[in-house]
Order: sequence, then structure tokens, then C-alpha cells
Amino acid sequence: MSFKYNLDRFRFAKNMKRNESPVSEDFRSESPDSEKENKTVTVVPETPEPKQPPHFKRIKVIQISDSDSDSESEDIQKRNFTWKKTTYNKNSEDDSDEEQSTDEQFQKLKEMFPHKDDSKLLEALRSTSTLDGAVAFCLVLFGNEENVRKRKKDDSTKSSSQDSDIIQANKKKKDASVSDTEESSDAGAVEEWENREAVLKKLNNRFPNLDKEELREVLEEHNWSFDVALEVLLLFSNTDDISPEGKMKIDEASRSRSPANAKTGTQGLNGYSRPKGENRSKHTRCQDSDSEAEESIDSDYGKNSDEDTHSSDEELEEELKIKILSFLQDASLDELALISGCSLKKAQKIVELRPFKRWEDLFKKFTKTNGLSEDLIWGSKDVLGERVVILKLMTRCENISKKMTKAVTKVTSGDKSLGTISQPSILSERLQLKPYQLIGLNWLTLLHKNKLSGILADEMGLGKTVQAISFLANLYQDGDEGPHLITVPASTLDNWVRELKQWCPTLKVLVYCGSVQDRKYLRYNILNKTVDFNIIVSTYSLTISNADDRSLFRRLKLHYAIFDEGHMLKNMSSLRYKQLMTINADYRLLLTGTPLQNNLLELMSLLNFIMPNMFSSSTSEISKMFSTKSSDEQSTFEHERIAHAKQIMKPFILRRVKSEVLKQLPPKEEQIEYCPMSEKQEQFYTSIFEQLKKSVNGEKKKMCNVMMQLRKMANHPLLHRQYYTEGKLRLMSKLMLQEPTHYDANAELIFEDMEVLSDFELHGLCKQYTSISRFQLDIEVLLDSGKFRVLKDLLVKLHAKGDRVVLFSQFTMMLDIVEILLKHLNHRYVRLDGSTPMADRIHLIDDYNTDLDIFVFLLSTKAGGLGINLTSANVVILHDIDCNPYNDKQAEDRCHRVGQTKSVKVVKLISKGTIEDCMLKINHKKLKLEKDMTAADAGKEGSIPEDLATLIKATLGL
Ligand SMILES: Nc1ncnc2c1ncn2[C@@H]1O[C@H](COP(=O)(O)OP(=O)(O)OP(=O)(O)O)[C@@H](O)[C@H]1O
Repeated sequence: MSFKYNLDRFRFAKNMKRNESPVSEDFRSESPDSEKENKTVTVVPETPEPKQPPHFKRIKVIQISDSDSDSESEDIQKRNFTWKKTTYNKNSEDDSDEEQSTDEQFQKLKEMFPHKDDSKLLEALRSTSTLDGAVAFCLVLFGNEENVRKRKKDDSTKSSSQDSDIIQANKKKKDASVSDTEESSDAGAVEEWENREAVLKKLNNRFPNLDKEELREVLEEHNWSFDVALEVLLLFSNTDDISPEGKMKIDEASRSRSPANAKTGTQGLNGYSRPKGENRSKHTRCQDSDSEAEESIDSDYGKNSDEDTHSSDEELEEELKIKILSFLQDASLDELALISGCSLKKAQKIVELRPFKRWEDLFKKFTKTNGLSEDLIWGSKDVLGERVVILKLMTRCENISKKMTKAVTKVTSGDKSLGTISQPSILSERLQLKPYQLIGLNWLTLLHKNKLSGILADEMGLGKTVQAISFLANLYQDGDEGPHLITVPASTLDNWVRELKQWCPTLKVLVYCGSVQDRKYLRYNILNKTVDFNIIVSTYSLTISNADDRSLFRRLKLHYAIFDEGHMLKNMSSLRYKQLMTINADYRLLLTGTPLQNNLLELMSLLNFIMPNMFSSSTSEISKMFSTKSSDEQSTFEHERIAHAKQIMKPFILRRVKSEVLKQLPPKEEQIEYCPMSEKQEQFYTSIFEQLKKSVNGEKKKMCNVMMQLRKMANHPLLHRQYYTEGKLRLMSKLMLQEPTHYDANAELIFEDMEVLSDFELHGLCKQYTSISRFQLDIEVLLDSGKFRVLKDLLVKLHAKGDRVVLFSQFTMMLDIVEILLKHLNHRYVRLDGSTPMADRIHLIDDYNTDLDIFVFLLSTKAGGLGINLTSANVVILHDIDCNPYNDKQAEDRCHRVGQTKSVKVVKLISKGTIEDCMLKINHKKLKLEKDMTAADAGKEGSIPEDLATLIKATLGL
């Protein structure tokens, strides 16, 4: 047993600062691997290194193919291939696929920026290589021009933003001519800042919540241009990161971007005054015009040019009024609550005031009723605008779905132009893809042919790794040799390398990991092409660990960037998300068994990550639409929202569940074991509960602490301090002075340090220091918890039956105590948690899978819950459940996956009558959203389901 926690924490008054948050600290929750990895920021020069690093090593590629060749010609060929893919040559006579695709990219870009010079668009494509990159580049470049223009022009009403260019394709002749002439005067105006620190400070004032070093990096990347950096940050930042000043800047920019504002100013319809900025029309960022109906809605919100709005101003006002009126008349409570500043209470008031027969009537009622105001009327315009954006997005996604379905249907009906893919011949012959995996491979290929990125969201253990490898193998066979990047959690790195080697030894794999210095050598070799590889495998934290790592993956032109356990990208405002977004890849593929966790917004986050070109212009509308909590889960609003999300995700996500496709997989059975607390534990729990009830008054932070305190006691009393009373600690602290290491310490300070430790930590100290060894706890006390009573019996029975157990806990200290129980029962076990060195992990897994005498595998949910295979066990015990049920699902499925031959039993230990009871209920509710999202839509009787996977299946004759 390891007492490193105790020692870390037990500073014995050696002048160290006491941790200020004992509650969460002494019950150490496992921190993700990523946090433990090296975070050192170095002064390694940006790659390619100007010189070969000292002690230059040639990097060994993990697996070289049979036909492995280091020959220069091959190298040159590869470089040519990359160059071809990334160079736009409009006049080329060579009609290759790559160039065609670039041509399409150019056309798309032109559609988005119709008023921009071809040469500028070409430059954007050349310098970025992907459409997404080029769009971002254009937004930055032209956005900056816009800033410059704004600075230069006194008459802001005349300015037309480049964002509007995107929106108003082919509609704004007048604006176009203005902007074209203005462009010429913009060049070079970005470099007016001399003092870098001053610029940094200024930017920091705008984004007080962002890390200064990150801001520095953004500035560095954009030649220290404040405006460009600001634009980029505004584009990608969460509004929480932005200071009020920064927010004002966004509003300003949005106002000046909306040509309608120039017309209507702050004057409302019918002359009613309108709050400043209300005219800001969020939906105007939408990029295309899919239907006439949408167009008509658009025009209502000031999307037309000055000229247009001029001519039909009154008509528009009338139409808009009608729409607002009907919205406020018919919208549900949830929909009304979407209006900025409209609480549920206000929404109820609005409903009570109905009917609103005429505009004047509505206006009167709103202005005369306490709590309501005309702001809410104007606010509803924004909601309508947001709806339009979502509607457009849905239409686009629906169109893509139809296009893909059509492509597959063609094959089914005999048109073989698409072709179907069988198992790539370079995959190991010993291994056979399962039928549903072949469907997955075909789906991925279809996306690829349609130049789309995607999310393979099969349930855990169905072989997403294998499908991704097959897909890369297929690309290789088709001549696309990479480079690709696979980003994985640290705990699955070795497994990926192994699977790649096992399934497709031809693919050359380079593992990008190691110390800062090691990675510097790797970067040198990669960028100078002194190493030959098709795939780089790295971890989430190392790909973005420091500026040099990030720079590598921005410079390296990747074909595919694959992200395993892609749900790690569910938060679009996280720094990790933003940094990984900058990876320079033509396509992205996310692999996740749990795409939908807490809410639909997380799913949208994943979609935005893979297709920023499609989604990033609507992120704020998406956020609003999918993050708002519904007051009633069964409401039409909620059902509609789910249906919208389904339609949006349909073309980009493939999800199969085990029960559908892996019929031969033995069943998984869940068992909830309610464990009554031990007598002492119950006493302690009640007293803590009473104390906490008094001390909390609704503060969220305090509530979290309370939850943690109660969970600790529900799990094991030793996670608190109850046995080591104050008197005992005073005595122990004096005795500690007898220790040679502490003879000159201060007993009072020792006492203070001991006071914040848990009983279990103090027991660890007593084991370590002879002067206090008599204060060690008895084994009866160590094993005295309700859960242990149940666990003891359970383990004995399982052992007798020959079952093998994987036991998860979220807390490493809890695992320490479970170790005592296992030793006491003479059971063999191995353990893996966040502190287990990477190199040891795969050996531990192998040991367990091969040495059948090892009865238990102890794992922390965070370090061991993802991506590993433990099919040699058939029982999963969740000692303590997670607040996020998907983390538990991930853990359970370490055993329930391809390769499992026995039925799997999942036992959840729940401390009866405690906070865990409530957690379990809430978790069941949380899992419902996923069910709703994955439930198949009922088709018409007798109709063939237009589900792509089903169609592909038919096409393959499976
Ligand atoms: N067709 C197959 N033949 C033999 N073994 C397979 C096949 N498909 C998958 N496996 C094995 O099944 C196990 C689970 O596959 P894999 O790890 O790819 O699943 P996954 O869906 O990525 O799981 P997770 O979501 O947990 O990461 C692996 O050990 C893999 O080698």
C-alpha cells in the first residue's frame, strides 16, 4: 500500500503553506492523466529547428512495413503528393482528384466571400490547405480589414463588414462596390503596435479570464496585431472570457456589420424607441439561402441591402410585427424563456396576458404590466432570428443526408460508380472485420468521398479502433499515405499502437510522446522529413502541451486527424477544444462510445469540432437553442429540440449499439446492491448531515463541498477524521518530536497539519513513524463500512465460482482501503490509477488478461475507464458511482466488448439512504436523453428505412 498522499500532505510544519481546501483534497479525486503530464513550457525554438538539436537522434518508427523503404524517391514522391494536395493551381491541365477538390474548395470560398479578390482567396487556400482553414483565414484577414476600415471611416453606417459578405452572397451589389474600393487602402495597416507588452496587456483587459501566455501565443501567431488577435479571440471565445469592454466591441462590430442598422438605427418599428443594439441580428451570419421561405424570414430581420430595405421597409415592418405577434401569442413557456431577460415567471405572465390581437394591443399590455417591457418584444425578434439559423442548419444537414442516401441508393440499384469497399487487403489476414464494421468502413469512405468529417459513435467495445484503422488502410491502398494524426487519452496510447501493428503492419506509425526534449527531436525529424511515417499517434495533452507541440500540428499538413474518446471535446469553450481546433487537418474523425452526455449542446460541440466550416457561424444560436433547460422534459418544445438535433447530426454520426449488431455477445446484467451503512458509519453520516444542513445556505460552491463530504462518509468513514480526536492528535504531534526527522519541528504546527488529514491518512502516518505506531487503527475499524460488508461476501462468492473482477472507484484513497480488504481476504490483485506510469499500464493489463490467478483488477474510473480491454474479467464492481453515468458506462464496457465469452455482471454498490441514492436516480434520468436521441424514428409502414447504415448493409449484401 502506498502512503504517498499522506506524505505529500503531511508537511510537518516545514514552512509549507497549508492547503486551503481540505474537503476536496483529503478525499483525493483522481485527476485525469492529462493533468499529470508534463506541462513545462520550454524555450525550444519553433520547428523546424534552425539547427539539428544537440545529440541528434534519428527517430525510430514503431512499425515499418514489409515493403519498407527509406529511399529518397519515395520520400520525394510523398512530398509531391502532399504538395499537390495543398497547392491550388487554377489553370492546371492536370485534372487530378486533388486539384478538382481544391477547385471545389475555391468555389465554396468564393461563394462565401463573393466580393473578395480571387487572388486573396487563392492565397487563403494556399496558405492553409483546408477549406476550414481557409475560411478561418479569410475571416481573420477580412475581419481585420474591416477593423481597419472602421478605424479609418468616420461614417460607420457606410461600412460593410466582410461577415456580411458571407451572408449576403450575390445580393449586395452596392456594398460590394464599396468594399472593393476600400480593400485597396487596407494593406499593411495591421502593424501599428510597437510595444508588445502593452498590446498583450490591452488584450488581457479584453479577455481577463484567458491565460496571458495563451494570449501571447495568439498575438505571436498573428504578428502581434492586436486587431487580428482580437478578431480571432472573439471568434473562438466563450462570452464569459470576454470583459464588458470586449463584449461592447462585439456588439459594436455586430451593429456595424448589419446593414439594416444603418437604415433603422435605434429607431424601432412604428417609431417606438428601441433599446440600443437591439437591431443586432444574429442570424445574419448564416451562409446560404436554401429556400424561399427562409429568404422571406431573413429579409424580415434586416438581411437585405440598404437599397432593398429602403424599398420595402414598411412591408418588412408589417411582416415582422405579424411574426412577433404570432410568436408571443403562440409560443410555449420554454420558447418564451429563450427571450433574453425572460424568466419563466415572466413567460407565465405573457401567457396570462394573451390573446394579443393587434400590435398596439401587445405593445400596450407589455409596457403596462409590471415586470414586462418592450425589451421582451424586441428580444423575441432575436429568438425568431435564431430559429432561422437553426432551421437553415437543419435544411443543409438534411440536404447532405439526402445526397449521401442518394449515392448509396444508386449503388443498390446497380450503378456501381460509388463502389463498395471490402476488407482492405493490407489488413492482417488473420483478422476479419465483422459485418457491421464493414458497414462502418463504407460509411467512413462515403463521408470521405463527400468531403465530410464525421463521428463514429458505436457503443463501447464494438471496435471503433479497428474500423478507424481499416479506414486508414483503405485510404493507403487508394494512394493516400497520410500523414494522419491519431490523438488518444494517455491510457490508451499503447493499446492503439498495438492494434495498429496487429491489424495493419503496413502502416508506419510514429509515436509522438516523451519528455520535452524527446519531442523536440521528434519535431525536428518530422518537419525535416528524416523519419518516414503514415500515422502519428499522440495523446490529448501532448499534442497541445506547449507552444512548440501546438505549432507542429499547425504546420504539419495532415490528411486525417482522428480523436479517440472524442467526447473529451464536448466543451466548446474549453482551452483544450480551442487548441485542438487549430490542428491543421483536411478532415477530422471523432471516435466516441458516449457522444451524448449531459445535454444536446455537448453534441453540437462535437459537430462544430469536426465541421467548423458548417457550424461555427451558428455557434451562438446553437448554444442558446440547445443549452437552455426545458421546464418540462416531455414538452413539445423538448421533443422538437431533440428532433432538430437528430436531423442536424444525422449525416455526420454513425452509432450502433451492441444489442443490435453483436447478437452473439453474451448479455450484460446490472445489479444494484443497496448497502446499509455500518452502525458507526450511520452515526457519523447523520451527524455530518445535520452539521452541513446548518452551514449551507444555498451557495453552489458550498453545496459541492457538502456533496463530497456526504459521499465520503457514504463510502467509508475513514475518509473523514473521526477516530483521531483532537486530544489524540495533540499527543501524537508531541510524540512526533522524537522522530529524528522532526526533532526541531514545532508541535503546534504538526498538530495543525494533522488536523486536516483523514483517519486513513493518519493511520498511514502511524504505520510509518515508530513514535506514533501504537495509534494505528485496528483491522476491524479499517474494514468497517456498509459497502465492505457486502463486498466481502460478494468477493468470496465470486472467487468460489471462478469469476474474475474489475473493481472501479473514482477515488484513489478508496482504492487504498480496498487494497487492505483484498489483502485481508488473501485475494491477488493488480491496480492501475492515474499515478501508474504509462509504460507499466499495458503490462498490467496483459498480466491480468494472461495470469488467470489474479482475481481483481483495481482501477480508478478516470484512468482506467477509457479505451482499455479487460475481457478476461466477467464481473464489474462499481464501488462508487460517478455523477456522470456515462463515465460508469465507459467503465462497465471494459469487459462487455468484442472478445467477451461469458455473460457480464455489473454490480453497483449504493450506500442505502445516502446521497448515493439520489445520484443513482438522477443518473437514470440523464441516460434518458441518449435513449431519446438514438431511438429510431418510426417510418411509414412498409417503407424501407432511409437509414444510411441499413442502406449500406443492403448494398454490401449483408
Ligand atoms: N473483427 C474483430 N475481430 C477480432 N477482434 C476484434 C474485432 N473487432 C474488434 N476486436 C477487438 O475487440 C476489442 C474492442 O475493440 P476496440 O477497442 O476497437 O473497441 P472500441 O469500440 O474502440 O471501444 P472503446 O469505446 O471502449 O474504446 C479490441 O481488443 C479489438 O482488438
